[in-house]
Amino acid sequence: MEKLKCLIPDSLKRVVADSNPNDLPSTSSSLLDFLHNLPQFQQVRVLVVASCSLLMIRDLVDTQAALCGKNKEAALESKQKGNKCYTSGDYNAALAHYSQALWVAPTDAVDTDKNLVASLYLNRASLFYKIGLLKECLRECNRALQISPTYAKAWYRRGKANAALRSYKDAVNDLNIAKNLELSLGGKRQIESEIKIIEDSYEDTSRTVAEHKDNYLGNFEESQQKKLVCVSTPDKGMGMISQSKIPEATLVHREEPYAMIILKSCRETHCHYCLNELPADAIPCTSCTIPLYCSEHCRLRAGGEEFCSYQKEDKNLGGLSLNLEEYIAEVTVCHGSGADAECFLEHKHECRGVNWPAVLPPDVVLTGRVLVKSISQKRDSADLSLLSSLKLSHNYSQITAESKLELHIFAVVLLLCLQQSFRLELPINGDSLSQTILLLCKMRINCMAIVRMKTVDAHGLPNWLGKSSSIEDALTSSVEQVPVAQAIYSAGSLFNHSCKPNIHAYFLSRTLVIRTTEPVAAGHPLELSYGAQVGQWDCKDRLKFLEDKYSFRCQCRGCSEWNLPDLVLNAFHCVSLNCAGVVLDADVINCEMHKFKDFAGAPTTQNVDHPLLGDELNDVDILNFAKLALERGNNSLDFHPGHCLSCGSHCNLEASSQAMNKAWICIKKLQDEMILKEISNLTLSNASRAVDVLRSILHPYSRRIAEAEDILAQAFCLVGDLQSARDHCKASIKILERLYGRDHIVIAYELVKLSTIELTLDDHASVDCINRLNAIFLRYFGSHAASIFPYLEDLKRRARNLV
Ligand SMILES: C[S@@+](CC[C@H](N)C(=O)[O-])C[C@H]1O[C@@H](n2cnc3c(N)ncnc32)[C@H](O)[C@@H]1O
Repeated sequence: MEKLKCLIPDSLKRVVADSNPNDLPSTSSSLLDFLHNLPQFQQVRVLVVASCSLLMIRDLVDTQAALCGKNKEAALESKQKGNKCYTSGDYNAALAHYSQALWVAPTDAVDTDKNLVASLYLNRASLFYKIGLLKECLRECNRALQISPTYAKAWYRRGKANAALRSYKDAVNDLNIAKNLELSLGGKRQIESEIKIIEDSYEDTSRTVAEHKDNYLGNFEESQQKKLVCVSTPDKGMGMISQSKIPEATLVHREEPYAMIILKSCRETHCHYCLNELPADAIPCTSCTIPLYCSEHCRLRAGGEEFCSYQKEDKNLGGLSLNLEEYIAEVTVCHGSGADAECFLEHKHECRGVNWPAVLPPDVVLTGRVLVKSISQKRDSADLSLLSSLKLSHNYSQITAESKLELHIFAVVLLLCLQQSFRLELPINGDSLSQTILLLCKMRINCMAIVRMKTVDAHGLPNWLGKSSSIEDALTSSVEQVPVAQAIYSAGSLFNHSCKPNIHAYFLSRTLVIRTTEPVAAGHPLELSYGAQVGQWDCKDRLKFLEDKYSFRCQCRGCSEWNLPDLVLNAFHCVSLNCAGVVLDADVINCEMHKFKDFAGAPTTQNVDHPLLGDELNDVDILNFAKLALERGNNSLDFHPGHCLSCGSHCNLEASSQAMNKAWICIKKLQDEMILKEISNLTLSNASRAVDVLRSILHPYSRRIAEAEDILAQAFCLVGDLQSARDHCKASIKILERLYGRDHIVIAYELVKLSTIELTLDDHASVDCINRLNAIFLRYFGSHAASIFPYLEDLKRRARNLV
């Protein structure tokens, strides 16, 4: 990208920098004309730097080079390595090699007498059988048989797996087919004796032939009850409101993405369609080496091909009973299809071994998906606008000159890639480029990050090699939301942001689900958090985050009215003995003064969200003192940096900041040792003293103290001092409750840690703790709580045992 930018003359750069949405047809066609006149461009050899590598458009779209295509030699090499590891008992490495081989193996390749892909599935099946993963083994046999229905070894392995799974009837059927296909007399006899043992000794208990688990759709028994409408708002553009009064915890919206793309960091760990974590028997795309899927179902829905090669008249299967023939047809049929006519096959147009979908940034590839989908939908409609089905806003006029140039270049590159690798029926001219530039721009501000709960993976899913997560992990891992994909939702992307949201969005695989977190009056806006919340950062940090990431200045109630967390989160302690007043630095004061001037957001006791907890500090007093200080005059010392808002005492902020930074170094050192799992007593006691120092310098509701307490809690867990861990965890929660409110989801995540510690200590307080966190989870996730966070059920079971 940088090289290409350098080739563009300054005059053209200036035109692009000054452009607005109306000029785009002309600026983009000027860029196109310039590129057409570049000798490199005429040969379709435009230099593009993406992902730090120098590539040419030709390389991006060349199906002959097929940089992301299949490669039989590489597959055979990996297969051999896998066999070696298998023989030496290194099953982990063997699985990695077999999976790598499958990833690159051409689907139509023939390896002497057996299809290479089928044999690789069988190798993985044997490996899974060996390590006791019988269901995975069965699935792999089915895959091998769908490709090669006369594969005797696959029927044999399937029979063994079914016998181990106590599906004896199926096992006998499988082994009978294997016997029929087996060429050697000795082999036939051996299988016959195995069949006899099963027939004589066992009774059938289960059946697994047609197993297909639709594991991407969540549990949707709950019906969506409330009607929402999109309206125009005075300060935030379009936004969603409710037509009627809605109680808290109500499911108000659910939606499949218009288009979605997995993040680069998750390409090898999560299914490219449903976004669930990949199982040990993950399967690749049939035509390229980019996506991996958890099942055939997902592969087909994303645009992959089915293998179904069973023909009834297959000669090798002659002489079988009618029952067995039906059985073969049943086993080898593809159960995965679910791709109906309306389903857009989002990967299909990218899937020819070309590497632009892997190399270009995900938001550019996502824009390609949106374009192709819109064009395929437009074929049946008379609407001339390219993106009639997506009503999204953009912020082209507000973005930097640099970003404008980047969008121009990416638009040209994307259309060229689509045209050359997919034969897109779209002329590349000023009009199409201008729409693509705006679409890219819309993607950047309207995309939602699909997140998954990290601990779902740590605690909720079985670990395929049998390693269970340790108690240490359970005690110390935070419940984190990990972004896995970017998606655009036609209605979901219209919800505006609030730093004090009244709805909560989460994802079941790729489905967006939205639920109210407080009662909402009819006609009131429904707003979610784009990542910044009151209690998490103070107002200036939230404004900066939203401006940097989404290029808008937040107008929400959290940023226009005074609230307690914004005053105390980064505040210092008053120097006077027994005064619990708030001391602010210049940045916070400036931001709070702005609220007052711009929005008349003077503090009122109504702004105190959290009821008094009856301890030493009074939230209403803090706000009232701030209000009084403000009213006594903007220029008085009362509302000046370093002066206590309650008693006016002066604090040397510079000295306090230095002392705070020094204390924080000890906490950081502890964190470093925690990562290495080598915590020395000295570091731990220094960090404990550092927390005391922080308590003496910072306001008791300071977020820094909460963080330090949390780190200490984790460190004490790691060294096995659970009593101390519990005390620090409680101290951290106490502060967070004042910043977020007692029923916020952040508190539930902290209660997960506290209850795990309490359960380990056989402390009966854990029962109340778990009841509380269960209530919060139900409020935020309703009936989906257990599937989003399976560890919850584990905690509840352990609490029941304790009682
Ligand atoms: C995902 S869109 C939401 C729908 C948008 N309002 C529209 O008209 O299409 C995000 C954009 O909405 C506006 N917006 C959302 N929340 C806002 C807020 N709290 N304050 C100001 N503008 C906001 C900003 O322009 C932002 O770039």
